[in-house]
Amino acid sequence: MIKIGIVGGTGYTGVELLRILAVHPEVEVKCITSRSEAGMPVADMYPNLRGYFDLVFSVPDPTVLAGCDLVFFATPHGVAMRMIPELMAAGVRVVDLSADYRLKDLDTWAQWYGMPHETPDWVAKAVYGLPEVAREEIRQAQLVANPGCYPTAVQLGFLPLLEAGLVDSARLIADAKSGASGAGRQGKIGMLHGEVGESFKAYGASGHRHLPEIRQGLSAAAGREVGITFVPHLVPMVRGIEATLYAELNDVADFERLQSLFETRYQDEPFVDVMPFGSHPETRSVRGANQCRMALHRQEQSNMVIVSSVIDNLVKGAAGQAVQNMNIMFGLDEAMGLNAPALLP
Ligand SMILES: NC(=O)C1=CN([C@@H]2O[C@H](COP(=O)(O)OP(=O)(O)OC[C@H]3O[C@@H](n4cnc5c(N)ncnc54)[C@H](OP(=O)(O)O)[C@@H]3O)[C@@H](O)[C@H]2O)C=CC1
Ligand SMILES: CC(=O)N[C@@H](CCC(=O)OP(=O)(O)O)C(=O)O
Repeated sequence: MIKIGIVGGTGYTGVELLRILAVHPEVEVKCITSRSEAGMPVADMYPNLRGYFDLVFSVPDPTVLAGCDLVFFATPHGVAMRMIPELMAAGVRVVDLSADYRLKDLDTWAQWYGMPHETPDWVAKAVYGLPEVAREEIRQAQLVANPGCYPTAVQLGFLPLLEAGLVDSARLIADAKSGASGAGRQGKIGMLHGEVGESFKAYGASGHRHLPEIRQGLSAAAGREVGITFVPHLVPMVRGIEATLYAELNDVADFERLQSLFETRYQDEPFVDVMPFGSHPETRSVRGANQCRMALHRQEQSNMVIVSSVIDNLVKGAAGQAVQNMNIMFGLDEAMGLNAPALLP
């Protein structure tokens, strides 16, 4: 059994990790941390886990974490990087759900996250954990930077177009919408039901911290620096991201082969579903599931490709993808513990 530690167990992604690992046959969760709820049984806080775990939240203890085979960080930005040197030295493998190791450029990271990076060496060694792009590197990695939620939906939707060089990579547009769980569990006035319900707004239109992450991944796929406009929106639902992506085809004749291009690109991917041309993927079709569903569209008299890509931000956008990465790192079946279909309705 793989011994697991989770730092940040009371947050939305921490409890989602527990929900997935509860039925994973190859792991044993040894410790789960919370500074504010230390001493509380996990099942008292999360009754959906009654009968699955006999664990109590504890304060993060580097010695206990160093005894694990793999530690998930489900903490705010800036926490993992302070514990990484000790865990790496102890030979522990880590999947970090925060953004501490996602950006390779240290100045860009400092600019968006408002602090200098404390472990630049490990930034260079960390592997960006999008399995559909970096499966072989993930297998070998000691430290995996789990992608952000919006970056997962946006990158998967654009990748086939950029890898094949079929679109104008200087003028991509990603119009993305997220449910409120994307903002985490801490109380914030803007996330109250009374503020989010019956309303719909854009935010971060002049710049969001996921922009450099998306740009980094898509530029690697395109083989050149891409230009992208990314605008996130907050919608009155709990889980889910829908990203509507726009790109201009260089040659309109290529429309004929786009569907087969996407189907071929993702044919061996267990967690990407290319739906029939013209479909409209819904967030509820991936709720609770480690899936990205996408579909292509063309409007009359237009050379714009439209891709609609949906994920559950807490699953393929966070905890599910983190477990997928763990499975790859330990040579397990990549889909182990991740096969449950979405909850519908
Ligand atoms: N929500 C989402 O959809 C997604 C989130 N992410 C990222 O995953 C990470 C976790 O997100 P989420 O679960 O939403 O966050 P939450 O705010 O819901 O939870 C954060 C957790 O971290 C713990 N924590 C906070 N500060 C510290 C600290 N200094 N040291 C140790 N533990 C700490 C908290 O417990 P306590 O304070 O009691 O210790 C809590 O358990 C974030 O970096 C987020 O950006 C990534 C993709 C999607
Ligand atoms: C709705 C909402 O507020 N979403 C969050 C999503 C960010 C997130 O989850 O953060 P990382 O993926 O970078 O860790 C936001 O826009 O800040």
